[in-house]
Amino acid sequence: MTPLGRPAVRLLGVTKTYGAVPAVDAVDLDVLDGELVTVIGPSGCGKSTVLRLIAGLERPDTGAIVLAGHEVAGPAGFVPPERRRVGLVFQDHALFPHLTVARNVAFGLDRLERGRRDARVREVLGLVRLGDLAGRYPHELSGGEQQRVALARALAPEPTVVLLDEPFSSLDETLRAQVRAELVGVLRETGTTAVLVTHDQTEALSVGDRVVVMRAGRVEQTGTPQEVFERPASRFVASFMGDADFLPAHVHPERGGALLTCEIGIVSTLPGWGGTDADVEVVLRPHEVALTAGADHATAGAGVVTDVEYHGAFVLHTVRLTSGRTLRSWQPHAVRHPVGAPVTASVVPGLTPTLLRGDRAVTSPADVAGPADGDAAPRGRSTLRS
Ligand SMILES: Nc1ncnc2c1ncn2[C@@H]1O[C@H](COP(=O)(O)OP(=O)(O)OP(=O)(O)O)[C@@H](O)[C@H]1O
Repeated sequence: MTPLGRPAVRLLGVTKTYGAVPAVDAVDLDVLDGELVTVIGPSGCGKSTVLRLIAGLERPDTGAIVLAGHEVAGPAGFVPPERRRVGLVFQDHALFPHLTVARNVAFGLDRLERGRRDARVREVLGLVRLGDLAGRYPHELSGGEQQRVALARALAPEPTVVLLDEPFSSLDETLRAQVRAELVGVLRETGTTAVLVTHDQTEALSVGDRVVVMRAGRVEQTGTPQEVFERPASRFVASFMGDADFLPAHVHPERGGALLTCEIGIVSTLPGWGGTDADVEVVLRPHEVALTAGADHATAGAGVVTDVEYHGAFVLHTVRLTSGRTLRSWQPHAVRHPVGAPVTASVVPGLTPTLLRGDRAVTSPADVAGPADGDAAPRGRSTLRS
């Protein structure tokens, strides 16, 4: 473990370019000791490259990487992967097929004398509850068991950090949830620092202490799961981290404050926005939109149901509003408005809305004072710090 307060992993302005386009572009990252950070973003955004850089499987073009206080890549030189104390767990398990479970786990422990090595193998196999299968070969194990062996092997040398690249994506849906719970349980139990790459939004939110959302080699936002879901920093994060619809909205000065309205009516008051008069957009997630049967086209929120998607416990309704814009709404199992039915949409009470100007979220009147930023606006240096 690293001394308290010091990050276990640190990336400082790291860039890695293949050909002309940076796969990782000026990324800063601090992963604190014992923290589990999830990294998510569209295919090709640089997630795996971040892991490969930390592991030492790639060299950064610029910037520095520090593990447990020691620079492993940067101006001071380059420490090869085998000397970095980094554990790796990949999607395909990457176990040695000709070695038993115990010998797979012992593989990285060749510097320990036999007695200590055997004891450590027993200890980590116990942690992943595979003590009874130590003599089996990988092909005699289920996919979930193989992934637990891969984690045991990664943990055995007591690494500074364990890097997991889409570790559950080769498992089927049911098994995935179970193996994920088991692996994350072991990481928590052992206080292991870990960085987990995933393309699954639910996984990123449910597993991470912090979530890093990447886009085109850069960090779009980093924060707690609640922050990236409930306070997205941009249009991209809002729509990538869950379903989101966007409606034009207006901030009105109100006596003693400000009121946010949109086509489906009043969204909320905006404490601290007193006297502001501005056009914005509001982000509405389907669980934030209520529906009532019937529509009067003279009132806010009138629309017609255009699609009903049954998901079991909840039913997703798509509604076309009078303006032609569409909005989605989760309704409980028992509520079903048929396609073609007139409905009135409104915002659920108590919402603290996310507002956008251009592609960036705005959080104060000062943010709406100037012209709206578009995608063309220069983005700041990427940062993964909270
Ligand atoms: N060895 C390589 N040579 C050339 N280009 C590469 C190499 N590795 C990655 N890239 C490119 O770098 C970019 C980032 O790749 P990376 O694998 O890090 O993305 P990712 O976010 O992990 O994607 P995915 O979710 O599809 O696995 C992509 O455009 C990819 O094509």
